[in-house]
Amino acid sequence: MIIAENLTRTYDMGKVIVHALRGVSLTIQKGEFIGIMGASGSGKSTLLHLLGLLDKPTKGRITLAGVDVKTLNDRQRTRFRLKRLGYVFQDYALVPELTVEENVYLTSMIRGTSKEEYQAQTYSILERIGLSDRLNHKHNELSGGQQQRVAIARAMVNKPEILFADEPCANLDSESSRNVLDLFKQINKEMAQTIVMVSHEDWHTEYFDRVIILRDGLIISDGKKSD
Ligand SMILES: Nc1ncnc2c1ncn2[C@@H]1O[C@H](COP(=O)(O)OP(=O)(O)OP(=O)(O)O)[C@@H](O)[C@H]1O
Repeated sequence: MIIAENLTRTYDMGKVIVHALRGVSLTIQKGEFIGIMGASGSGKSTLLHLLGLLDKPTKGRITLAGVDVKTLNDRQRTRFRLKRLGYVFQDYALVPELTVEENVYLTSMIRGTSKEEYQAQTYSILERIGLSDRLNHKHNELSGGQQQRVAIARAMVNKPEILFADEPCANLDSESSRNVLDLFKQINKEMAQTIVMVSHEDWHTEYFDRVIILRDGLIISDGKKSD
């Protein structure tokens, strides 16, 4: 599903050049639940942003679902992101003026799905994640964990081929984190959803099929948990 070959990402800061990634190669299969871990500054978010087409590598090649993404122009890249990828961020990024239902179908509307279809998908995904009784609530009427579950529903509504999550539990207490991670695991198992998640909490590894550890912009460990 994902092939990354020798990815580098440098930031030219004038006097210094920051080497955020120094040559990262990996392959991720369909249906894997991957944790990207490592110390602060090791390059986790940079790698997630490159794989999720939110940023471009300085060098290297990324192939997503058989498509060499270098061949996409800007319009095609945007379309690929909207139609085929999903994202969950640590700050939930819900639109405060909108209800739960509206937040979930917002991305479908932007993607150009028909009204009937996005409404049906919204109900079915909110039912699946246990928030169908919160359709008309605004974000300030929900707990942090509930807000993150709404953000997951929004990312999942169009059945993305790959779901990217950047520290989705960073602002949650451990009980809410568990609820959110349980939901990711459920989606991964029941829908064979490929998930790539950045995390810095060791206990999250129990949820991942495979853990990739970065240090100073390089992979220092990549293995199944039993390895
Ligand atoms: N836009 C940027 N401009 C300059 N340097 C950057 C930029 N983004 C990231 N970096 C640098 O690249 C390196 C990797 O950053 P990155 O955010 O990927 O690390 P991380 O492992 O996700 O860290 P954290 O766990 O703290 O979020 C760091 O040294 C960081 O300072």
